[in-house]
Amino acid sequence: MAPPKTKAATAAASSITSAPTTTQTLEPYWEYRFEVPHSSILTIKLVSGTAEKDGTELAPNTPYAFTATKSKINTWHGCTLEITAPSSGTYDAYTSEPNADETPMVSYLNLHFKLESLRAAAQRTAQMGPRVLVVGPPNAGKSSLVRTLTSWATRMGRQPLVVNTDSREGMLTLPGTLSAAVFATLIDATTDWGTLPSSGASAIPVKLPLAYYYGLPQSDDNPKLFKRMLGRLAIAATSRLAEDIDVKSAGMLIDTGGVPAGTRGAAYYDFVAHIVAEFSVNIVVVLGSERVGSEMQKRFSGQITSVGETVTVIGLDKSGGVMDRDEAFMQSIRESAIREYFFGNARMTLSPFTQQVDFAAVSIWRISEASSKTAADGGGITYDEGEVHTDMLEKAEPSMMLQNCVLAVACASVHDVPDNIRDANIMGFVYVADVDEKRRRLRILAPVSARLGDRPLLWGSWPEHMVNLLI
Ligand SMILES: Nc1ncnc2c1ncn2[C@@H]1O[C@H](COP(=O)(O)OP(=O)(O)OP(=O)(O)O)[C@@H](O)[C@H]1O
Repeated sequence: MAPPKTKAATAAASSITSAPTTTQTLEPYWEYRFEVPHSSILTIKLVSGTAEKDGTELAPNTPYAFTATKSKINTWHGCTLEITAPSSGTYDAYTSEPNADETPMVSYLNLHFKLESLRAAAQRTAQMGPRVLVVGPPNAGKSSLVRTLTSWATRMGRQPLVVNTDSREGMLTLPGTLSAAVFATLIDATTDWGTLPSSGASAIPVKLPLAYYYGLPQSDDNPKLFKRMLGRLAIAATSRLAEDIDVKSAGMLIDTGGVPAGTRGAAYYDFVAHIVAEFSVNIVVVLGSERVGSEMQKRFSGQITSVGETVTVIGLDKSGGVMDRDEAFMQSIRESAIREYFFGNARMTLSPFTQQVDFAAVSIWRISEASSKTAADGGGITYDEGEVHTDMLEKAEPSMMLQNCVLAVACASVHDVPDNIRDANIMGFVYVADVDEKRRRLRILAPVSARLGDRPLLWGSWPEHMVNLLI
């Protein structure tokens, strides 16, 4: 692939305050890249031609409102967009103007067609379709690629199972979780993955994820628990494939967190190997890094999966448009996800159900970081799995520490043994709005008007405390 033209790389960026409606014409393969902060809403309308956002086609003459996002609209055949700037607040936008040889989108489309032919063959023989794992450095466009491949697959009438193994970001649920969902209908273009199931009715069918709560941001914060949760998710995903022939032939698309810098990389490769084995991955896509690509080749190329196929490793270029999202931006995204979970969004306001619960009536289980992570030879990190140093779950007494925390509600009973509570998927989340230590009571917010009953609550540190949810 030829390097991108300077024109594309240096396309002008604009920071506009309260600008009026403008039109933007895109030639084939061009992208309109934009960045909208939390406080602004940018509206984009397709007035002619065809355009996509992460594989989802934009409907003509329909306003799409974007907030708290960094993304792009691309076109294969050219289009005209009508852009309405925020009435208050700012946004940044520019056009990237590559030709067909210069955009990685063409290689992503080729990958899609390769997957399609594998799915068609799997359908004919009632076998499993491709299980694709996407890896690469942070901010390489991994989630965007998984989303795009998902949208393209659903547009062909496929029903892929999409798996998120990056607990820093939630897929159709809050961060802190590992989740899987079948995508059979289009993804709401104004969101990353679609409306959260708690947000009620939506014009686009809501996807229901199966989620496990890990409760920590990094996979190596508690490696034993992380692997355990991956294993649970893999069992659930594999049985979902087994019970539905359409999902089985469409296969899986698996997103991962980025390869961490420095010595934590070794542990990351260990987790990738675990995912490859547990989900019987047969295609590893490496995005935007020759170094990671060569590591993956070394480890997986030619390896035989549990169902007898050979693992293929494919390297793809990263898009020059992928944007860094700093910690402040990511935190604002997490906050809006929590807010949406309990209070809905601009299209649907929700009023969460509040309940007062005695300390004695709740069963809270704390997820902690592993206490020992030891540096190993060669600068890597190993975890001595033989030792009992990672209590995966510990019973916790309610205290002020719970104030403003989000807790996951386990799909288990307080009478279950701790192992079953740890292994359970989650039903949803509650928020601890208040802790009254004197009267030994908690004020708890839930998205639905249901009592907690005998459900155990899982208490992690991710997503982090959110102090201003009720303000
Ligand atoms: N071509 C593009 N133009 C503009 N923005 C883009 C483009 N591709 C991706 N982005 C945006 O860049 C950001 C980072 O992309 P993405 O989330 O796909 O990366 P990632 O590799 O999954 O990141 P992480 O390592 O944090 O999981 C996202 O906000 C995404 O929408």
